[in-house]
Amino acid sequence: MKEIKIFSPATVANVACGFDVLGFCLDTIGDEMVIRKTEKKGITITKIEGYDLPFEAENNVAGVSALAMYNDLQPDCGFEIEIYKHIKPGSGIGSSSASAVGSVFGINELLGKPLDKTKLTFYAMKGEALASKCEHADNLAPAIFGGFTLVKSVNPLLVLELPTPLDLYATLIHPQIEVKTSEARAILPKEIPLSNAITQWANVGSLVHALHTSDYDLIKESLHDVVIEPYRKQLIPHFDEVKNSVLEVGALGCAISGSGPSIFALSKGETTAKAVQSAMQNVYSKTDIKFETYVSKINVQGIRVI
Ligand SMILES: Nc1ncnc2c1ncn2[C@@H]1O[C@H](COP(=O)(O)OP(=O)(O)O)[C@@H](O)[C@H]1O
Ligand SMILES: N[C@@H](CCOP(=O)(O)O)C(=O)O
Repeated sequence: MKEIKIFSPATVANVACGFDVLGFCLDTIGDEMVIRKTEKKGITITKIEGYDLPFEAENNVAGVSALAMYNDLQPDCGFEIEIYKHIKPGSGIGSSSASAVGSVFGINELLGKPLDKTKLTFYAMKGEALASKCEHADNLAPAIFGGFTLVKSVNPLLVLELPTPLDLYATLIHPQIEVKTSEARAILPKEIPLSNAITQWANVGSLVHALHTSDYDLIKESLHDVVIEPYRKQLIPHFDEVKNSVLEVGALGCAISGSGPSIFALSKGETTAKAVQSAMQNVYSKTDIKFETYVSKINVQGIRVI
């Protein structure tokens, strides 16, 4: 095989209480990428459509993760990368992650799959670090493994795959403003009160248990973030209004998606997820801010060849 086309999905990191450790994978929202073997050695980005992003491999997350893997594996060929970007950079649904994951997944397929999913996540982290100025894998892991994931540690990298309750749907609103992950990280406090830490780790533990037992009531009890949301919600216009209105129509929970500005809600069943979508639209349609909304099943497959 000389060439491969892939769908690299958008993802929701943090999932309210799990800053930098929890994430899940979205269906239908994502980038497309073509990866091609070349005789000429090295990594070259030959096409980027959708958004204005750097072509130099060392300045593009797709190039950085590909180079990290390429330099270690030293194959006797090179690779060209085409990026068809549908996920707006700085959207909070893993735009940089989709690119970082897409290049290493594609190259791995073309080389006959020498690397496992954890190793692919490891190399993708090198690219993600370019965008967010730190190595976190909470978008990368669900993009590669699919479903819900928990990153137990990044060094050594240990990813745990969590089960996805069958009737769980995500609804998202993406206000068309850019929040850079690096900037949304810079405003966070370096230390947190012990009482907040206790609440937060109790919520992470109970959310993981709720996913294992498909306990929707417990998912609802667990989807709270007392550590990060109070700081970051200032960057997202009408966050509290959106949250209150979606909870009123039956969402299990609602929080900032990744570093924002996207906001996500989880619901039991598609009907509620669609009512949540209308509630989100109602809030933002009263403002001047352009926005997009999505309803998505949880994508249990993750990145795939198309
Ligand atoms: N292939 C790429 N895809 C998305 N962003 C990229 C890419 N390469 C470099 N970047 C840079 O990464 C930043 C966006 O990443 P980030 O702030 O983490 O957004 P997101 O939350 O959507 O992942 C932007 O500054 C963008 O220019
Ligand atoms: N845990 C990270 C996740 C960033 O996600 P993104 O989709 O905004 O890149 C953080 O919250 O900083």
